Amino acid sequence: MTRAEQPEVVDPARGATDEALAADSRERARRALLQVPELRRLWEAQFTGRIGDALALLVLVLLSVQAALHVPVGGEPVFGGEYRGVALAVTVALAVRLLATLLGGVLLLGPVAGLLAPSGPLDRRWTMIGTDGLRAALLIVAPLWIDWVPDSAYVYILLTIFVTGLAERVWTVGRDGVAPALLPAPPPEGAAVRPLPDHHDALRRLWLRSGYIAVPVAAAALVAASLISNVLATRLDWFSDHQAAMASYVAAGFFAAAISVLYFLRLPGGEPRRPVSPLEGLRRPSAGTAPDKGRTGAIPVLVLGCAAVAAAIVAAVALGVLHVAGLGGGPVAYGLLVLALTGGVAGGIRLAPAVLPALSRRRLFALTLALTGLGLFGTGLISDPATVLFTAAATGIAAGIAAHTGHVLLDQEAEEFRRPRLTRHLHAVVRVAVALMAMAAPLTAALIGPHRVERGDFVIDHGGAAFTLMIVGVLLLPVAAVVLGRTDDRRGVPLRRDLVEAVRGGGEPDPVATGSGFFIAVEGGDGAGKSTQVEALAEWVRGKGHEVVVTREPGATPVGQRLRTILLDVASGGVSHQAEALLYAADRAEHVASVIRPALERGAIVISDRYTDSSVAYQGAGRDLSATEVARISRWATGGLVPHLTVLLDVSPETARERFTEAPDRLESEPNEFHQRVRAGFLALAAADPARYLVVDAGQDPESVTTAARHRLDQMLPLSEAEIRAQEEARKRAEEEARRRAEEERRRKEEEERLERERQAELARLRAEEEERKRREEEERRRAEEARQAEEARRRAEEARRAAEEERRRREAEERLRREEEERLRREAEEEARLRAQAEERRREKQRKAEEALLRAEQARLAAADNTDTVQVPLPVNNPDNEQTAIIPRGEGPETSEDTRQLPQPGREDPAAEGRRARPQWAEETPLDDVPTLADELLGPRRDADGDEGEDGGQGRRR
Ligand SMILES: Nc1ncnc2c1ncn2[C@@H]1O[C@H](COP(=O)(O)OP(=O)(O)OP(=O)(O)O)[C@@H](O)[C@H]1O
Ligand SMILES: Cc1cn([C@H]2C[C@H](O)[C@@H](COP(=O)(O)O)O2)c(=O)[nH]c1=O
Repeated sequence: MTRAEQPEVVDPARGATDEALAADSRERARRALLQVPELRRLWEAQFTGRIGDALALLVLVLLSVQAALHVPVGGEPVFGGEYRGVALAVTVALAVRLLATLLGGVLLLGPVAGLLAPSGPLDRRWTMIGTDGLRAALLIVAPLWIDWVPDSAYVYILLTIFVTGLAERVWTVGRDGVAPALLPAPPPEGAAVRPLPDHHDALRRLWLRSGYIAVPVAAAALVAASLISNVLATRLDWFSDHQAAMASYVAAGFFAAAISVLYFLRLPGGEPRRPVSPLEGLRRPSAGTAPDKGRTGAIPVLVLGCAAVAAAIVAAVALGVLHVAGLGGGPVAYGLLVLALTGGVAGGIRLAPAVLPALSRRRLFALTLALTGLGLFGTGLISDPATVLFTAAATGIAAGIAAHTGHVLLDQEAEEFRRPRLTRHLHAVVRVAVALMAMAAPLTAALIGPHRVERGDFVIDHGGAAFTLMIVGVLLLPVAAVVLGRTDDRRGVPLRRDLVEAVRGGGEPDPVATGSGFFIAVEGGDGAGKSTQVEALAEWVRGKGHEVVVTREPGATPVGQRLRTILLDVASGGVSHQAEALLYAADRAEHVASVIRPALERGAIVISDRYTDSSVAYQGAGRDLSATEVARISRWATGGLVPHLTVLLDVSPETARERFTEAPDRLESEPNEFHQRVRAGFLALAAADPARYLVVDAGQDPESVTTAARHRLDQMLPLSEAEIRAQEEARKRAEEEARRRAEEERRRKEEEERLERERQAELARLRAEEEERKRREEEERRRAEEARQAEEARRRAEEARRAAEEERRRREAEERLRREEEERLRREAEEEARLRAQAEERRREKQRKAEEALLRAEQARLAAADNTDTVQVPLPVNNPDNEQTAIIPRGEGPETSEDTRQLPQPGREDPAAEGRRARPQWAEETPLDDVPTLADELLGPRRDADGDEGEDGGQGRRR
């Protein structure tokens, strides 16, 4: 009976939350998580998105090949086209995806996680929806680049690969931010009587598993979409030119489906866990000062084997598109090849526990590694597509078994508390190996290129991908050899014999009813501390209120006592190995029939010091008997009764021997090598069925060993009557406490609400008062403003009135001044006219007098001339109309001169004439202007108001 077939230890009294509590295996813990509705929805969104992401990558690789084959007008295709160019194009496409993953997963992890933290600016749900939407949009557009920008389509495809890779990382950070808050709530304080399972570990495994399963599902979707596309291509040419388009739209559809799930997801708040880099744990964890090599020193080799098998499968997937093209296939064949490889791996992982259970797990690991290598070699070598697919599927299954077995063996190498770190280390190493191989494989194919090898009838006409597959396959063989050589736990036993026996004798024992009891076997070498632990555990289980039956082999029954004496007596040295095995089986048959089964049927907890595994380890591994045969005898003797849990105390025979307090019995006296084989035999059994075993380092102090066993049993043991009662009471107490707290909380809330209402009322009153105060202030402000405006208006009116009055006065004054000025001017004009008349009068008078004087002078001259020769001078005509002065004829004598005798110039004679008044503007120019006016004569030279003389210096009016 396997662990899965054993009766579930479920208490119907427990609620949904306690389902997880009852989970005694990882599988149950995972299932328990999926019963949380919101977590299930998140998982559905993640799984759907993962399928979309895997399908997108397959499609984008196909599109990059299509774009790389495009020959631009007058140019060269990307990387020169041909086989090598296409292989390089695939290499770069995969490298871009890895770069995006590396950037998003390592470098941007902190900043992105900060943005998506509850206190960050980005909403986690909407970010996840956004990244899904972005990817869907990119995939809808991706097949069209080849139409829109044929010459640069390859670059756009690379960009699409990069952005979708980054989006996937951001999505994962968002998911890791929200998921922890969705984990089942712990039961009310005091309601649990057992430790809680590690939900975080179960969650991590859930994501991991859905990631693995998504790839074959995506490959199947690629096959289906490509088939539909082929059908459509018979009607629509576009689909024959765009063979990957339909799959691209299907991938977009997966993202749309993920969005539809996410949209309805209700996410609680809560701080996310620290974001973990995918490369965290790359360095091997240390145990003390040195790196941890594990219980048997096998950790480095096991990690190497696991990483190698994962990298080999990834290499095959990365080469798939090239290999399929070399075989003449298209997207359908590519999808089928990826499906065969990755679906095979998923199937292998599932099958692994049931595969050859009688075979040493270490040998199985090495064997499946070698089979994977051979399978890859065959996949590369064979040219028939159908056979290639079949070989690839078988290779995948072998790889899956190897991967699962490697993980189980690694788990066994470390104590439970060290396993998380070891698992992180393994995953980091696998990621690095996978990343490197994803690029290295197509690059190698590009470097090798297509070749044709002919040896007579034997012809190999393959592309570089086929040769690379063969190389990868061959490289796995030495890895398998190293794993077997360094970790074999069946040294001295031919592998072939082991294998034949495992094939013949394998198979699960028939399930057997065990009543409601629980069966624990404590196994280990002599001196490992079994009796000590059996007692400690019995006491602890009894303390829980169970009926405990402590028993042992050989010798738990009267018949058994006699058999024990025979078996352990050093005097029985000559007994044959077969007889020895049968005697132990006889003891066991009696033991089961008369002690164990009745106790289990009563519902007791049976703890047996040794059981069937001792026979398989001592008589099988230790002696030269077939372990399968020994197991078969035991199965027959016990009627197939298998313990619910076997606690294997693992310690080196040397350490155990130091603990012997009595003279060694017949078997204890066997040499060290015998005990080494026994130890390896025990470990091999544990590796074959890890769920049913707890391997504890028995080199620790006894209390630590008991604690490790108790921890595991705590999750598996059924509840005793007392525990059920205690739990019921604890549950009631917790409920009572919860009710009391709820009541307190309700009262507190009510009080808070009342206080809040009062506070709100007070606030409302204060607000109203404040508003009233503001309103009044506003009113006052408004009134003051109105008064101010009225005052302003009045002031302005007053000013206007005053200004008008002043204006009026100014105008009146101006008018008066104007009138006075006119009056003054008029008077001045009159005065001037009068003065002018007077001056004219005086001038005439003067002229007349001058003429009279001249006349008199003439007369005098004539009178004198009468006395001498007088020259007759014509008398000037005194013509008042003629202002021209009469010319005096030129005389003779001393006065004789060329010059006309000048009349005395009135101005010259009178310096006052210098300041002759300027002719007023209004005065007309007259011939008398050059004659000093009477005013000039009378008033003297005119001066300006400021005392200056006129510009002409008062020289007359003419200018
Ligand atoms: N973890 C331990 N560390 C050191 N000493 C231990 C430990 N467990 C038990 N011992 C001691 O080792 C001796 C052997 O222990 P025990 O009888 O429990 O071993 P055992 O596996 O039942 O041996 P055997 O197979 O011979 O019956 C005892 O003296 C015990 O006190
Ligand atoms: C059940 C069983 C036991 N043995 C060996 C292992 C031990 O050397 C002795 C039992 O001694 P212990 O002090 O009780 O541990 O018997 C074995 O060889 N095969 C078995 O099936």
